[in-house]
Amino acid sequence: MRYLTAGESHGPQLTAIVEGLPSQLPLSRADIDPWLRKRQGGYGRGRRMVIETDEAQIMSGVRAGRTTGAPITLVIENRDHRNWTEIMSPETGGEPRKKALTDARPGHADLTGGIKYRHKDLRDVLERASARETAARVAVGSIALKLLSELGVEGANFVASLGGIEAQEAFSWARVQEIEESDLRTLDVDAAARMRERIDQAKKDGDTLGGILEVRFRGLPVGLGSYVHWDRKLDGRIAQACLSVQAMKGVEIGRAFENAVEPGSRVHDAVYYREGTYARDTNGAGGLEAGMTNGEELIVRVAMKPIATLMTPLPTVNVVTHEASDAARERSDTTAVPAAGVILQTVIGWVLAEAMLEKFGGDTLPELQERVAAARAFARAY
Ligand SMILES: Cc1cc2nc3c(=O)[nH]c(=O)nc-3n(C[C@H](O)[C@H](O)[C@H](O)COP(=O)(O)O)c2cc1C
Ligand SMILES: C=C(O[C@@H]1CC(C(=O)O)=C[C@@H](OP(=O)(O)O)[C@H]1O)C(=O)O
Repeated sequence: MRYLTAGESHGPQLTAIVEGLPSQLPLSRADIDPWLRKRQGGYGRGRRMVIETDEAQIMSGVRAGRTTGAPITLVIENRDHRNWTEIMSPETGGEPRKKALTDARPGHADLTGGIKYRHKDLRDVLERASARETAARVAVGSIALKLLSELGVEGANFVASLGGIEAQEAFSWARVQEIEESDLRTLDVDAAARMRERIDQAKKDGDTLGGILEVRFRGLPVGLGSYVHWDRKLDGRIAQACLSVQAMKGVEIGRAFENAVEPGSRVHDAVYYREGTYARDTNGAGGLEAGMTNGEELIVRVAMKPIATLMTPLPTVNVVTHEASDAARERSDTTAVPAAGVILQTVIGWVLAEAMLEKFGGDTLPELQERVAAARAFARAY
């Protein structure tokens, strides 16, 4: 499977082409749009999310509610584009353009991207560096999640901490709906209230906040990924997918950083054979051993840095005059931590779906389902 996305943050649309999915997968906009809506949510986002109502148009590869096996094209309109038509026009004229950005924002792509691609209007950098692009990735990843659900795999994501406030309430699969209903994607109502206050304060101060997200998947068959080559190790591939999301700076499989200070006897998961299957009572490995799924729940934690654009700006340099200045202030999110969990679940879902197809092949969903069921039976009896 592979996909490409294209589109600028304030251009007319985002486009994605997805290739390699099996045919006969039931698929409609109802499988994609709820993920786009979730990605737009969360306390602390800026006014852009009021302008956009993201929806994916399926332009190819699906007919009568099922994938045909042909490439799938998805289009998501940028409603804000109507306010940017001249600024974003591909035609010449109107230079220098309105909304040119020359005061590089520390922490964003501006300065390094400008040097690399030789732009002096840093808008040419930020338009594609922007996390607007994640709308396309979430649409693509939601198709992967649909495929996984047809194979008995289920995922969830939640905010583990935001702005230094930790959610204490333990995650529970039975309470996923409550996470969906929380504007901070957490089960801890008390922590959510304190997070809201901290976001309000950060906004007043012209500051921004980061946090830690947790993504889980259950129902994964044993043996996705492989130990035989560096680029087939699933832990590495999951980490790459997570770190490729804007502002994600650290990945942890299971409780990796806590495990690092414990002796092995308290970290590794003893194995038993009970009721006709292999079993572990603990999951310190977070579902991965030697780059392969081991059949336990996959647990991935990801650190997101605070948003780079500060309304109380940091010192920077104007890239045209080389004079000291304040970093540019663009309309911006105070935090996007809750949205990030949604993005991470979909990008990890893509990696898992890809690993499923690698192991089990299959041009059609029924073939894939038969093979996954056979592999599950084999792993139990092995
Ligand atoms: C959902 C989401 C929303 C974001 N919103 C903003 C924003 O409003 N302003 C901003 O400066 N950065 C925002 N970012 C982060 C930047 O896109 C990111 O920091 C920048 O592209 C530089 O890349 P890096 O942080 O991965 O190094 C957002 C990231 C995500 C995931
Ligand atoms: C547009 C989205 O996020 C944007 C990501 C972003 C950035 O710099 O990454 C900057 C902001 O863009 P704008 O200045 O247009 O408000 C966010 O709103 C989105 O998530 O759909």
